[in-house]
Amino acid sequence: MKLSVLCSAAGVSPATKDPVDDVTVTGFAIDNRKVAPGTIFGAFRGARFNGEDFIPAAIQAGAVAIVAHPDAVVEGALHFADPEPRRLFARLAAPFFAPVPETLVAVTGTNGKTSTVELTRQLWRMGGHRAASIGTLGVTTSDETVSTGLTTPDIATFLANLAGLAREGVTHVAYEASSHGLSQFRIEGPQVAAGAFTNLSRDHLDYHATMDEYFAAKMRLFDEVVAEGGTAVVWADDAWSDKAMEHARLRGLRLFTVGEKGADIRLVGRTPSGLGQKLEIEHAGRARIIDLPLIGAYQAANALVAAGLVLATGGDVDATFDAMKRLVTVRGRIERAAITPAGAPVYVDYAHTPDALEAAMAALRPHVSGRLIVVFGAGGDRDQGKRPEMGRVADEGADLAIVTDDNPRGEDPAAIRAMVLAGMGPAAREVGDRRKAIGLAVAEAGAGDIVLIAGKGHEQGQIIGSGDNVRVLPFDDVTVAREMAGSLGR
Ligand SMILES: CC(=O)N[C@H]1[C@@H](OP(=O)(O)OP(=O)(O)OC[C@H]2O[C@@H](n3ccc(=O)[nH]c3=O)[C@H](O)[C@@H]2O)O[C@H](CO)[C@@H](O)[C@@H]1O[C@H](C)C(=O)N[C@@H](C)C(=O)N[C@H](CCC(=O)O)C(=O)O
Ligand SMILES: Nc1ncnc2c1ncn2[C@@H]1O[C@H](COP(=O)(O)OP(=O)(O)OP(=O)(O)O)[C@@H](O)[C@H]1O
Ligand SMILES: N[C@H](CCC[C@H](N)C(=O)O)C(=O)O
Ligand SMILES: [Mg+2]
Repeated sequence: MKLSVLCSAAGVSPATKDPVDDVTVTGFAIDNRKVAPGTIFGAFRGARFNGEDFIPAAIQAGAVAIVAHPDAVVEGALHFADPEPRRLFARLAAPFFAPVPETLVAVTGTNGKTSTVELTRQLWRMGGHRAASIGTLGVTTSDETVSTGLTTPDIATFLANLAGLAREGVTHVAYEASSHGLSQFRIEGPQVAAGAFTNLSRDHLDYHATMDEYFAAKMRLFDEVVAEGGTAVVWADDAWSDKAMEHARLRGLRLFTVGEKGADIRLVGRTPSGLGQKLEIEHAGRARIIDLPLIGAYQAANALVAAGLVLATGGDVDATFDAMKRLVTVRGRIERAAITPAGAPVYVDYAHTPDALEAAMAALRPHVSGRLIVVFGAGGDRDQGKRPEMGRVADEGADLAIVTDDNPRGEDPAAIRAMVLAGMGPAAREVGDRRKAIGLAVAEAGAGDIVLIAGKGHEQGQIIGSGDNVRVLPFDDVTVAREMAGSLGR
């Protein structure tokens, strides 16, 4: 694509007074090692590196233009300058990757993003659309899931994924907008029809200085990313919901609220049943009953927000609510992994924050007649303050809590466990080896008990070490739970 075409589509021009050769742009990269002749290179100041240091190498490799801070030194290529170069890069790259699927929605919040985008995808599919979701689980279509590594990959990968989905005929995409992704402008450019806010609670305070700053990062979704005239779907029952609605109102977005306090989908009642729950809701003045085949208040919340996104983007009301009874479990979210020889079900859940752990235990509690046994840990090189909080929540909510390792990364696993245990009473157990911890829980479980293995969900490995010394040891909670339950049965 010609640079002049890109520039006029994006409404930007390079910082040069000289006439510019109308070069052909062949691609976009934010890593100089991915630059090929004709690439536009985004040079960003990051946490570990200053991308500007790689400008000469990028030009050497054939970059025709550099998007960077006005102070950056660019010699031998055009300089697109902006104090927020990541934003400018997204704007410039978007027309290059067009067309993208016509209906895009994005979900933010501390917990529930992956679940909500995946449930939205399922509802769209049942509504007859070719739909996909992008997030922690990867890029998911009806045919397959392709992992990307990060929840919101870099902007060039994100836009390339969208363009690829459009080529496959996908028309509807729901994607996760993590606070990292939002604050690094990794997920924007195309028109986003609706955004959703699920909740806010403690996480990532290693990256964001305060909860207010963390919230502000998330609110870029309503402040800037959702298109003019788009819809904000807000879970209304969270402590931060009113503030989220305020952002949507200030921006002039159409507001669609969901929950017990919701005005558009009002949750009137919720009754757990054997393998799911009965939801009583009100929408547009009409009462409805939904038999949701997923357990727990948190899954009801995510499913209703997903329905809100589908309705906000033109979904048929009766068909959408009807489809909710055919939703299937999201991988690693209250996923039933095994039944122990004593008859106790073992669930795997991705809870890795205090609030999520509380929600996951609350989901299972109505189904427990004996003890709730919880195995969990906290990740290394991540927010340390959440560790004792997670310990406290598990101590209060579980009948037996076993603290184990969950991706120690560059930290000493014993030190991480000690920080978790600092929030717990003397009854807490500590078994560092995750396989042994799961084995202990499975062996302890009697009839009427339930085992919850929290923290890793769908993850396929235990991350040990960091930098050049990082190793990922294959580990899947679901598989290990089955092996442990099976070995006891023999
Ligand atoms: C803290 C964080 O989010 N870091 C991400 C971010 O790094 P950064 O911008 O600070 O980049 P940097 O590594 O300092 O490098 C600066 C620039 O130099 C470039 N570079 C660097 C080296 C080189 O040789 N050549 C080169 O061009 C880099 O591409 C980058 O543009 O951009 C990088 C490139 O896309 C990511 O790899 C990196 O993810 C790291 C690995 C990471 O662990 N991120 C996690 C925390 C994350 O983003 N998680 C969220 C989920 C959170 C949640 O909701 O729970 C996610 O969305 O996945
Ligand atoms: N609406 C919710 N309210 C409270 N807890 C939730 C909610 N949704 C999910 N959770 C908890 O959070 C865990 C992670 O859920 P999910 O993967 O959907 O969230 P996420 O926002 O994508 O997380 P991440 O930021 O790690 O990508 C679940 O396994 C569950 O324990
Ligand atoms: N997106 C989350 C995933 C955490 C998963 C948990 N298993 C851990 O490693 O802490 C993060 O990067 O903080
Ligand atoms: Mg996620």
